[in-house]
Amino acid sequence: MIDGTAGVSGHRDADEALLDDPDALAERDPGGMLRHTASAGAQVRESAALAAEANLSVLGDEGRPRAVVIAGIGTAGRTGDVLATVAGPRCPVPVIPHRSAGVPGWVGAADVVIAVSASGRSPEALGAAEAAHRRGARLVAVGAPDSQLQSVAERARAPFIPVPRRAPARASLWALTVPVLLAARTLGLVKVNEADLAETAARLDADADRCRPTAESFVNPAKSLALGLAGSIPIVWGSSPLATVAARRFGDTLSANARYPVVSGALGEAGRGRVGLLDGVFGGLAEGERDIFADPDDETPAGTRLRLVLLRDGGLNAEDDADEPLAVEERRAEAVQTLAERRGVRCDVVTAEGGSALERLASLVAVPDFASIYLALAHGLDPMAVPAITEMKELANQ
Ligand SMILES: O=P(O)(O)OC[C@H]1O[C@](O)(CO)[C@@H](O)[C@@H]1O
Repeated sequence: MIDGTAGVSGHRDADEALLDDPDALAERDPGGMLRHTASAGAQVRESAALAAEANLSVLGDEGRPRAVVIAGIGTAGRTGDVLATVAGPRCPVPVIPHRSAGVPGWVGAADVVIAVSASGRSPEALGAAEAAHRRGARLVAVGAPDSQLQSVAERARAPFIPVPRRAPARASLWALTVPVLLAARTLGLVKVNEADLAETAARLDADADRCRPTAESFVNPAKSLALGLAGSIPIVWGSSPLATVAARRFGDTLSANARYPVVSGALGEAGRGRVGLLDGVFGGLAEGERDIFADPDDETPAGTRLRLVLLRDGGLNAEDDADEPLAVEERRAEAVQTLAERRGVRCDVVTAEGGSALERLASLVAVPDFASIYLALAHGLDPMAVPAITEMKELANQ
């Protein structure tokens, strides 16, 4: 065990055996990140019920807005990306995630602002809620009950959907996302129905069961994904806009929970630039024996290697509301797998399943969420405590 700075301790090499010892896992996870992550399905159901109790219908009274801005940072900000992808490219109004304080200069009375903050006190969400009120935009707020955000919403006479605070924001993605989707449904921007929510919750439950701590590595997809990533630099690419949201989410959780550096994003974009990574010293050149130019005395290449995680979303059907034809996305996904194989870069593939955009997204988020926690635990890291975030806030006086 290495005692690092700021009270964080862990070990350089992943302890494979630890992942198959449920008591040791529980001991190393005192805050219960595994348990909180397993509540994803329950979060969907609870948030749907809480949103039904909020007076969202007033939102729809003034008809379709000119644009919708989803304001928040971190996981709260990710909910805006989820809404944008579930609404899809045929959404009649722009859906704009906004991650800095305040709102874009053009926001006015014709627009809707959805301010999201798990704590109910992020300056980004509070600033946006206040600015929306000042400018006469319709406002909806989502976050911790009895928080500053709730007060701003009450002052603005805006609907507020309380999300009970039981876990860090990053373990509350689904609790925060569902109210945002349901607010957008009231505005006529998404078609998420009760069956979609129920099926998404059921899928999250089923994935939590497959990824449970007592399921051993050889049958547990999250443990095997974590062990595959151990010691590597993960590259996470999504084959479609929806899969890219999941890829970015995996970047968030791998960084915050497992403290791994990650490259994540859209495969389409990566294919025109970042895919070059596969040829570098952490990629193809790390395969010393395969590369005649490699310096045999240089130990670096044999150490850290890239590991590609490809999140594939085959879409519901070829006529799907996609930005690009499904066939193009599929060909690109096949191409990057071939490229990785040619260079000896190992690749894991997670393929979306489910009958709605929301369920497909859930199927790409659930296993990676658990994998990020198992990877932290395999290194002896507490996946919940991230002192660097607090220190950063103190240093920046936020
Ligand atoms: O949504 P919140 O709780 O206001 O926080 C925003 C972000 O800030 C953090 O709490 C870190 O301070 C993240 O975990 C979170 O996603």
